[in-house]
Amino acid sequence: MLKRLNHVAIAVPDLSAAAAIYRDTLGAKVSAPQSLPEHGVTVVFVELDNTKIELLEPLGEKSPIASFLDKSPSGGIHHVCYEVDDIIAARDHLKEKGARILGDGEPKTGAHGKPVLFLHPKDFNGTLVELEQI
Ligand SMILES: CC[C@@H](C(=O)O)C(=O)SCCNC(=O)CCNC(=O)[C@H](O)C(C)(C)COP(=O)(O)OP(=O)(O)OC[C@H]1O[C@@H](n2cnc3c(N)ncnc32)[C@H](O)[C@@H]1OP(=O)(O)O
Ligand SMILES: [Co+2]
Repeated sequence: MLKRLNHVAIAVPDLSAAAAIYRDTLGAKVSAPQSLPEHGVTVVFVELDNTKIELLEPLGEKSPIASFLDKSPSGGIHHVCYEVDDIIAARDHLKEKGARILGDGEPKTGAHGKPVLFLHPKDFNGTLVELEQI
């Protein structure tokens, strides 16, 4: 079911400062910011040879990453995103296995314009898992 690692996401309190670290200190290629109100975040992608780093900061009052940053004010690894061929088949398989799909269980459109779903961290060794259909 799982294909490639699409991205590792790092929640940050200040997106432009974090982007500058990756661009200027680490010498990486960093995309322009994308505001995604339906996800409650603004993101940039750090392009690596074999995957991407997604830097995200809260957007709006109800950002799902606000409490994460309350607990870790300097930021931290927030989620991993795996690619799947068929996100509905993956979802139904996971539900059969008793995993919890977050939100209303229906895929949303992610930062790459593809369907994404999130799985509860408590079911996956304390790690928030995102699935993205390729
Ligand atoms: C840019 C678009 C898209 C993309 O295309 O890439 C994105 O990546 S959007 C990213 C932001 N969106 C989301 O994260 C949506 C899914 N997340 C959620 O629904 C919530 O964050 C959550 C996972 C349900 C947690 O909500 P929260 O309000 O923080 O609930 P709790 O504080 O009660 O946490 C419950 C429990 O889970 C632990 N937790 C919370 N966040 C994480 C995390 N990122 N990684 C691991 N564990 C996490 C939290 O510590 C609590 O554990 P206990 O304290 O032990 O109960
Ligand atoms: Co993501």
